[in-house]
Amino acid sequence: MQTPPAVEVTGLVKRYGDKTAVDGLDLAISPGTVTAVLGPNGAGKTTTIETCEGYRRPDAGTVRVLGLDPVADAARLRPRIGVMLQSGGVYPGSRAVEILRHTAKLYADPLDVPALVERLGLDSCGRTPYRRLSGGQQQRLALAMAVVGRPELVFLDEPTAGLDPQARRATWELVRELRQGGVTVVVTTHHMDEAEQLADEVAIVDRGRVVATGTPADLCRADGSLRFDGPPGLDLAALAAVLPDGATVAEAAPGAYRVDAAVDPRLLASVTAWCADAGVLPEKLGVQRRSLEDVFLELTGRELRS
Ligand SMILES: Nc1ncnc2c1ncn2[C@@H]1O[C@H](COP(=O)(O)OP(=O)(O)OP(=O)(O)O)[C@@H](O)[C@H]1O
Repeated sequence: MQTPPAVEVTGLVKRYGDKTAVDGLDLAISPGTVTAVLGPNGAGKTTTIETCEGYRRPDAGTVRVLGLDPVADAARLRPRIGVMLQSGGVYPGSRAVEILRHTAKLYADPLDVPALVERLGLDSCGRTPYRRLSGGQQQRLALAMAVVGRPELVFLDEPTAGLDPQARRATWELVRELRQGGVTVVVTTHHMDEAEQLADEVAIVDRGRVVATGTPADLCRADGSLRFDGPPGLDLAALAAVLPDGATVAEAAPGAYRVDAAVDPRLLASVTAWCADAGVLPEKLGVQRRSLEDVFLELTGRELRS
């Protein structure tokens, strides 16, 4: 029997007045995976996540988190999930470590607070009031608050926005450890490298809908190109004839060849076999994969960071 999804969003619609922020969004997240919800500003990522967290009610559609309704079953769900909001939710005068200790007390079996504080580089500012923390420190505190209760499922909304590279890596490391511990992690981001580094699954969101899902490798593998250099004027029709349907061959510049197709080992073998028969040594032979940025651009016609 298939494991039920940790998060299941079906036909979610959420409007703010006239503005439709989420427009029939479907998403299923498997337990124990890291899923990146990737999309440009305003795509509807935060609204979707906040609906999953029970902070917003759907206008249409259904949301189930660990099999529960995030609004109706909030009391049962809250102890099982960790939430990192994009901002706020903290009294500005409270000291960082006190906030974390207080949060830890809400859970039955919290992590060791001093260890977590050290881990996230917050030891130097533990006694600093929240409002005096830097943006990066506030981010790290929010992350600590999300994980301190040993949740089964964590929602991280842009966890590395504004962090320096070192803090970014520490965050990624923590996410990897959560995953190793069997925690389901849902992370929104508009950083491709974050999705590529962290995610088992990526859901690309644009204009309030999921427009593609898959592993980063799958999303990028679907198409690509194979390039090589050889003598100018090769018989491209003859080469195309030995390639799978849909493959196109071009001489981009004299002696510079490009095969656009689903790149797999068989394609590579076909091209090199043809070259061998033609007595051609394909120099600088290489495969170029699409990046998630290319995938996004093709799907939506827009840059990811527009
Ligand atoms: N409280 C609100 N009132 C009115 N409009 C809102 C509200 N919150 C979000 N929106 C609008 O809904 C759309 C989706 O916003 P949302 O924050 O969910 O997107 P996002 O993908 O998380 O973007 P970002 O990456 O900038 O956080 C945007 O057009 C935004 O301006």
